[in-house]
Amino acid sequence: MAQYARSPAVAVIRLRNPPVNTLSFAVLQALEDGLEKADADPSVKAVMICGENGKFSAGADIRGFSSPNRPVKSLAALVSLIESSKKPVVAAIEGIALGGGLEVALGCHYRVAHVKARMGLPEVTLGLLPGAEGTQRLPRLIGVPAALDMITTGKHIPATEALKLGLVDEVVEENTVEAAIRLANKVIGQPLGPRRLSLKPVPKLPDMEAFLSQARVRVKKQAQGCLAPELCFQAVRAATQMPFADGVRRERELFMVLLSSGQARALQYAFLAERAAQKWTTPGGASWSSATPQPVRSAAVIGLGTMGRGIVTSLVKANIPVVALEQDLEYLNTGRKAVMLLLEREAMKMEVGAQTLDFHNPARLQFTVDFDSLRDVDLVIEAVFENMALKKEIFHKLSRICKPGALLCTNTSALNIDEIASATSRPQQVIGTHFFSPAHVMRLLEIIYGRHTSPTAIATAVQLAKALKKVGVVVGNCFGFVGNRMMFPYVQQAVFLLEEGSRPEAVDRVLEDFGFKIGPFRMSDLAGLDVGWRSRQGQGLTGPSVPAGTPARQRQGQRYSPLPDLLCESGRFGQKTGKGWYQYEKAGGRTATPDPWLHSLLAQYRDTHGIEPRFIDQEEILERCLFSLINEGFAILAEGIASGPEHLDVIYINGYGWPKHKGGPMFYASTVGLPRVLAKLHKYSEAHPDVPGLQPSAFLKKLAAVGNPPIKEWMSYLSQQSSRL
Ligand SMILES: CC/C=C\CC(=O)SCCNC(=O)CCNC(=O)[C@H](O)C(C)(C)COP(=O)(O)OP(=O)(O)OC[C@H]1O[C@@H](n2cnc3c(N)ncnc32)[C@H](O)[C@@H]1OP(=O)(O)O
Repeated sequence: MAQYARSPAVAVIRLRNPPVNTLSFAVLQALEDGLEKADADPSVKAVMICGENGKFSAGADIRGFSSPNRPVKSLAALVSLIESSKKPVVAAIEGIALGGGLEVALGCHYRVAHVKARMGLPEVTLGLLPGAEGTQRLPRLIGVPAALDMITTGKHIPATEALKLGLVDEVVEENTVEAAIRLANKVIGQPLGPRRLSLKPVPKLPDMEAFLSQARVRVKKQAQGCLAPELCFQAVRAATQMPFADGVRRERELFMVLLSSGQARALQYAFLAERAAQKWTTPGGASWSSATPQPVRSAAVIGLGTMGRGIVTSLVKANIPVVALEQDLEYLNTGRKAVMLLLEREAMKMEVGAQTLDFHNPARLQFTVDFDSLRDVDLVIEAVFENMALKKEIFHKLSRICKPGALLCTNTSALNIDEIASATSRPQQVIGTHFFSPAHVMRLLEIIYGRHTSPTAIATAVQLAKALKKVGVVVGNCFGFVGNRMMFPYVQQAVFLLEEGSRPEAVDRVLEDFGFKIGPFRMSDLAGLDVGWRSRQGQGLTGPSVPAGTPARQRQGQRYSPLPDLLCESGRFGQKTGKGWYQYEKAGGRTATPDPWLHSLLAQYRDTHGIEPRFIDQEEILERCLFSLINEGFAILAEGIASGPEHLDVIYINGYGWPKHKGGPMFYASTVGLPRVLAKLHKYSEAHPDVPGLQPSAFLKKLAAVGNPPIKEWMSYLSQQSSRL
């Protein structure tokens, strides 16, 4: 709602809709009522609009866009109503003014912001455009280049930048509401015409056409298959070509195109899924609502390889003092140099000096080979390479050395958390933290609880993720956890497709056209083929421990492809060796080129194994890779490894390059329709009966049988007994 009060001659309208003052119907109605009341009262000479609880407004309610009663038109009408007021209206912006919230402020005649406030038009990130006339007013206020940048990227800008751009009139460090009332009193009686943005011309550029055509190329490139940035561009261009009223009509048309697009639904789902994934629960009854995190005032990282370096960098950036430990001085010095380089680069990117991050201060970042230095830290992250014996040895040591209550985290992508915890006397404090490479860049943190992990330990790891500005997703303990477990059948299908007649570049192209940043073969080359090879050797799937007489393309009665092993046996480990599924310009090179050597290996391989190559179309490539991944997702949900499909989707968007505008694999399955996914899996599993990943999971079958319910209802069809944990 909006609350109306008086500060002698100034009417104060306060937007109130916790937690972020979204612009519901009720809020808009109350705002309109407040404006009318102020207009009708002769003793009121000016109006001030602010938000409750130190926040102006986060804009329209994202949950309301799918409702047939969405308040889109009324918001635009209200912004016009504010602008046409005969009494000056001042916005007092505290905290945030985003989306429709900023559009309301643009309707006001003056804007005062608190120095810590942030402003933005993030609609593009939700697959929309600022449809309450924001694409027409903002360019008139701050010029086309700055407006286009804000509208097509959706970035939030700080108040100081807003002041430089002319988006706000004043920035204050003290009470914003009082400052806005002061300004309102000061401007009483001044002409309002020049303050009405709809009446202003769009500032001219020396060559607007040239600017716009270059900007369009840039926007298209950044969009990566997303429709909204292009339509945002078109709406701003309309502002440069048409009078205000025509521009508004064009904005409305473009908004309606976006609103009805599947991309907008997917992006809005992705926003809400990220919030839903913060609300973790475990099958044992632990939950975000009852668990309290411990403070993390200091941390240690063990192992300064690629992962450890990124993790140290993340902790320093989050202002958490770190002790970085290596096994000997040689490794320590190499690690130290690499970490310092990363931190220097990060300081430059953040446009802060090394002093601000303070990483030369040993009280903030200390390098050591002495385990005793870990005695007092609140949290340890072990990041040595994936070797169970080594990890257990380290955890045994930590259990003896670390103070009681210290959280003991292992950075692993697949190893059993319970087995690692068994090496300690405090398994309740052991938890998996699966960082993604590069750890200081990637947003995802998979948080894996074991059988004995305490709710406090889970809550502390979730809190740590927040402090590191990462998205922490809590999952159960199984081989590969959620992300990698779903990835196995996907990569397996990709390799089987090569056996049957396809090529790496053809498979990658289909998945990149779908929207993945890189396809499965380029991804394997980047990650290093030797990682999986070592893991398969450890599992006895390849190498000398495979019993004599085992068929080359079968393991335990299931189809197996030795192709990746053959590449590794030829020393082709991917980018690092300059050869893998592709060839590269040099070892460590990044430009993948199709490799005739590999094509002839595939031809020979098919001859040797009597495989008749066939043409495989794009549909089959896409469906076999994606539906097997999705199928595993249903098995994961049924086992209680993750508490909802949103968790899986957040993992895939933030850790595996899944295109956000397709909402994540489980959301995508819901848009394809579960009966269709099921029918396709049936078809492919009949053709490949020895591939368990293609056999539809029981949960998928159940959901299809009960009539393809909406994604938010899926978990209600899962009986408690089916949970494995
Ligand atoms: C004609 C069209 C006109 C207008 C179009 C629009 O206005 S579209 C909406 C544009 N606004 C946004 O995109 C803002 C989205 N919100 C955020 O970026 C962040 O939530 C915010 C406001 C910066 C706060 O971040 P913080 O990390 O502090 O909290 P959190 O994200 O967890 O949010 C707290 C709860 O608020 C809910 N929420 C936030 N914004 C909205 C919104 N616009 N609509 C609905 N709900 C919103 C969020 O889901 C959290 O709720 P919870 O129940 O805890 O999940």
